[in-house]
Amino acid sequence: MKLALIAHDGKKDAMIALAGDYLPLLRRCTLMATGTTGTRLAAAHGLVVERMLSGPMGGDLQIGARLAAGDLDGVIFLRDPMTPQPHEPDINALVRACDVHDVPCATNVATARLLLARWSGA
Ligand SMILES: O=C(CO)COP(=O)(O)O
Repeated sequence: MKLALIAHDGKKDAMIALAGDYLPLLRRCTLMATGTTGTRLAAAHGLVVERMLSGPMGGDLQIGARLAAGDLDGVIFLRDPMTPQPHEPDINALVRACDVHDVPCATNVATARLLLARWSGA
């Protein structure tokens, strides 16, 4: 299974905690992430992550392109709804690509837990 993990700054600690709860699954997956999220996941959990550019530099678009090419089975994208982002169009493009291609996309922790539990076989 190929997953993308992305978190805005206000949600990065939540992403690290979430990943920590699903390490057996995540270690079996092929992972990609935006730059800083990927660095944090590798440092915190030793996960092997293909790191794209940071979100504001185009990382969401890189992941969207991979998704559109059929290279992703799911996206965990912990957006920060309380903080305006300079690359809002890129964020919307990635979420739209998930809808266009019918790829599961969790944008909050509660939904992410449902998907990760399902993919873990629970
Ligand atoms: O901005 C992001 C997603 O839109 C995340 O980028 P980073 O993981 O580089 O912080």
